[in-house]
Amino acid sequence: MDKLRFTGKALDEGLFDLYSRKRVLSFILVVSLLTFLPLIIKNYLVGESLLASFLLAFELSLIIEIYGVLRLKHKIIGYQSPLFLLVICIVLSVHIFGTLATYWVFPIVTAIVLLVPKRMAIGVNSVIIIATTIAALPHQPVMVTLRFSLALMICTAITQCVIEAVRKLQGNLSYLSTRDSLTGAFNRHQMEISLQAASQRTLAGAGTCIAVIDIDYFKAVNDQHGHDVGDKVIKSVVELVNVNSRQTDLLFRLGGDEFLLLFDNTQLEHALNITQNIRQQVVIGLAEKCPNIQSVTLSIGLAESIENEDSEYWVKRADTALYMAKQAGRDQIKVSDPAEFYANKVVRL
Ligand SMILES: Nc1nc2c(ncn2[C@@H]2O[C@H](COP(=O)(O)OP(=O)(O)OP(=O)(O)O)[C@@H](O)[C@H]2O)c(=O)[nH]1
Repeated sequence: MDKLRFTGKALDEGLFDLYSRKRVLSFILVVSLLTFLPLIIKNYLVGESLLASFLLAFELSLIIEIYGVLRLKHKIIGYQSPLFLLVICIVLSVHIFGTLATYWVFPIVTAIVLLVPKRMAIGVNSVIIIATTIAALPHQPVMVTLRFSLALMICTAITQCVIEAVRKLQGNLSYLSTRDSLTGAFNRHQMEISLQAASQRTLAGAGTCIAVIDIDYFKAVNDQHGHDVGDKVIKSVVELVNVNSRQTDLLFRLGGDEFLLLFDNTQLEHALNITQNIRQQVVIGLAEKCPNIQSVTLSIGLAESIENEDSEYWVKRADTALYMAKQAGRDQIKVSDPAEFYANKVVRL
């Protein structure tokens, strides 16, 4: 039932999430300019024009990529190109300058662990360690080179361990801050973010629907069987809705025994079919999971998004449809009629 990937953030994107990325990339740009520009000039001056050219190519590719991500909001060449050029630069530096250049390898492997996805970081750092070891060998005694390689391996291993722990913590915090603790469904805060994003997509012409789901006579379940059994019913409903919905459908707990299911990029008719199936499957599943409880049913209000509608009113329309389903005797789905909703709203105003 885990649909974490739909929160919009992949866990293995390097240490820095979307919120801090802007700051981190700006910092990297400034540091790289301050570090690499003098190195480029120096290498041209001392006649190492091949190394200077690679350093220049690295710096330019980094500037292009950071500009794309920060200004254009998309990748232009991807981070692989600057990374590839950086590897060539550092191996070439050690090949030319020997021991003196080996000091640069340490901050570079550390930065790669921090900034690049795990598998890529391990692969690239392995290449750097092997290649710089080979390049350093002709410049210094074998024992010194072996110590250099060992120190590099320890440095990357420690950084990798620390970063693993931080990523795990980051994942746990992200889970806790987006989920309802009882059911694991997404919380209201996450719902507001997702609904706003869905409203934006409606503007772009994609159909999106929401279903507000409420357990019928849930108070009676609590009163007759106790709060713990009530909790079990709520958790089972979430499990069953998740199992019977698509991977792209997101379930949020509005509070108590009420939930909201978001059908992204789905026309009303299709959403209605899915909702009907969910309603039937939840009743069947609950009878199996909680056999001591008299048949538990669901009432559902379904609403398709309309252009330029505030998401608050979109939810209100689904809520009103739910209210109509309750009024009509429960255990059924009602679909929101926007014209009727806004006509009544105007009358009330
Ligand atoms: N076990 C349990 N009960 C809860 C939780 N949150 C809210 N409730 C109870 O859920 C019940 C919700 O009842 P209502 O939705 O008002 O009414 P209902 O009995 O479901 O009747 P209708 O919705 O009109 O069909 C209340 O008795 C709340 O105390 C929870 O986390 N666990």
